[in-house]
Amino acid sequence: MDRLRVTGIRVAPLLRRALQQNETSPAMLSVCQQRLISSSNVHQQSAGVPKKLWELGKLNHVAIAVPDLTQATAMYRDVLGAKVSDAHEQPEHGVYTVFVELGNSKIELLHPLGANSPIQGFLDKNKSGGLHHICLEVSDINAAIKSVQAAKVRCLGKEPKIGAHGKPVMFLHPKDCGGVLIELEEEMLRKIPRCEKCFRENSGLVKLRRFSSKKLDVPWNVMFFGSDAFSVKNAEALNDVRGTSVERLEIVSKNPGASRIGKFAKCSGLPVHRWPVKLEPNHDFDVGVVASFGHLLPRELIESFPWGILNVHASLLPRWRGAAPVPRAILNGDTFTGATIMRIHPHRFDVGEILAQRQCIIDSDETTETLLMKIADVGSLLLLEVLKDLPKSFADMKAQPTTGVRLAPKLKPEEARVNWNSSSRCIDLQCRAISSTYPIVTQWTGLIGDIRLLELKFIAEAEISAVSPVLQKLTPGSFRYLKSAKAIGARAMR
Ligand SMILES: C[C@@H](C(=O)O)C(=O)SCCNC(=O)CCNC(=O)[C@H](O)C(C)(C)COP(=O)(O)OP(=O)(O)OC[C@H]1O[C@@H](n2cnc3c(N)ncnc32)[C@H](O)[C@@H]1OP(=O)(O)O
Repeated sequence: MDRLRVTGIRVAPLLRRALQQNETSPAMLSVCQQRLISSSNVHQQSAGVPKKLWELGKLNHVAIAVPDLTQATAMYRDVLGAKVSDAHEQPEHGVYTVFVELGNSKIELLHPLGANSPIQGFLDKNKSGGLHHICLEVSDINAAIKSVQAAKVRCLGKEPKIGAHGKPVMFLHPKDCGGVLIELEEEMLRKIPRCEKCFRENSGLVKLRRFSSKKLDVPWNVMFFGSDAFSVKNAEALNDVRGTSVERLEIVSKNPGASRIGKFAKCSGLPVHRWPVKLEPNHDFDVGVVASFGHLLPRELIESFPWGILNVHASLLPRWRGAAPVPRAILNGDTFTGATIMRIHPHRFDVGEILAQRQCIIDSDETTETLLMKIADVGSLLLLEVLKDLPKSFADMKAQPTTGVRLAPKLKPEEARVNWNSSSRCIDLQCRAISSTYPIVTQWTGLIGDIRLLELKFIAEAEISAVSPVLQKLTPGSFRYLKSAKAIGARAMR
């Protein structure tokens, strides 16, 4: 190998001498390193492999499968004197983990959890346990996956999972890696200082910027994507912490002139961008925030923000993924829901990792409008908590559970039609959930078109005769015009 490694970067022979002789100042070194990333791209491309827009970092851990976790933990702690963690369940991976701290690296002790644990299969073949995998850090898991796949190395899984450190991981097939199972883990923190000059020269390489300029502390420059009153509550919260957690706040709106968020931006003197937004590749926003935006964001846009884009979603994900989480929760008769701060993924709605989540109660007279505002209050506070320590929030984030997924598709006008054969409870839920989106309607025999119901009053069985004797005579499931009350009287089934 005619290459020398300096802080994780491969250095071309021409520079090697200069670096060895310490001829470069620290500032120059950073320039050199950045240039080398692009020169290695050229090298990769000429070999028919896609541009390498990621870096290999250090060995994160060596994993050892053990048949007896207590005994193995005691050996490292009591015999070798190492600092060891508690045992943690990782149900997504079918393992228990214990980490043995080694200063610059770690040993991960693995023990089977559940019936289908890959560690059980390994222990069946290796009764006393043994080296299971090594974990290497990469700067961008998705870019690394593309590169290894292009080199015909099989990835064990369609998408990265969240690993033991709360970061995205991907395993590579041992048969394609010299008999060693390799785990790649996305390490968020890039160790190379940013070089403005080189970045400008390489402005097409958006991903370089993504890691080289990741700020680690407040205040953040935030780009906010929104539309309605729910969005405004969240934008207001961000605007209120300008000077502490947020430095610059700019708004993206589909219709800045007419939308609630556009008007809020104007009143608050915030810059507004019309959707679809075109950002300079070297923009200096740290993070994007989406609340009730309704447009799929392209991958390039998401990845141009060093911390990606966060979403304030109006439900406890994975329950009620989709465009209408609030009316769906009411319509379903749920007694509680909540707010989730989630990381946006390209191409798919509401599947990203959860950074924070908080519950709120659905009252018995709750409507979509009141509940939306309740969740907006909870969600905007949660958003500020996440922004207070973004690196920690990312380190703690969790993949969404695979169970408990419910979809919340957009409401359809036909869902606003009352079925008098259903129970009064269902009709009540229907009105509270849907009437702010579509008028509640019913069909009168002989009339062309629908009758729009302006207000619904529910009368208990015991009170029917006092309100209207006509109503009492109605058979369940039928309805009649009550001349004196200028209202339609209907009798539900239950
Ligand atoms: C918490 C998390 C984290 O750190 O973040 C974790 O650690 S999760 C750690 C647990 N999760 C994982 O391991 C996920 C990735 N692993 C897998 O998908 C699987 O275990 C495979 C590696 C594909 C093995 O699959 P499976 O057990 O069904 O097949 P198999 O036993 O027939 O093995 C196929 C061939 O691979 C070899 N083989 C199996 N496991 C191996 C290992 N760990 N190292 C080296 N070689 C291995 C077998 O000897 C066999 O070779 P021959 O054909 O020559 O006999």
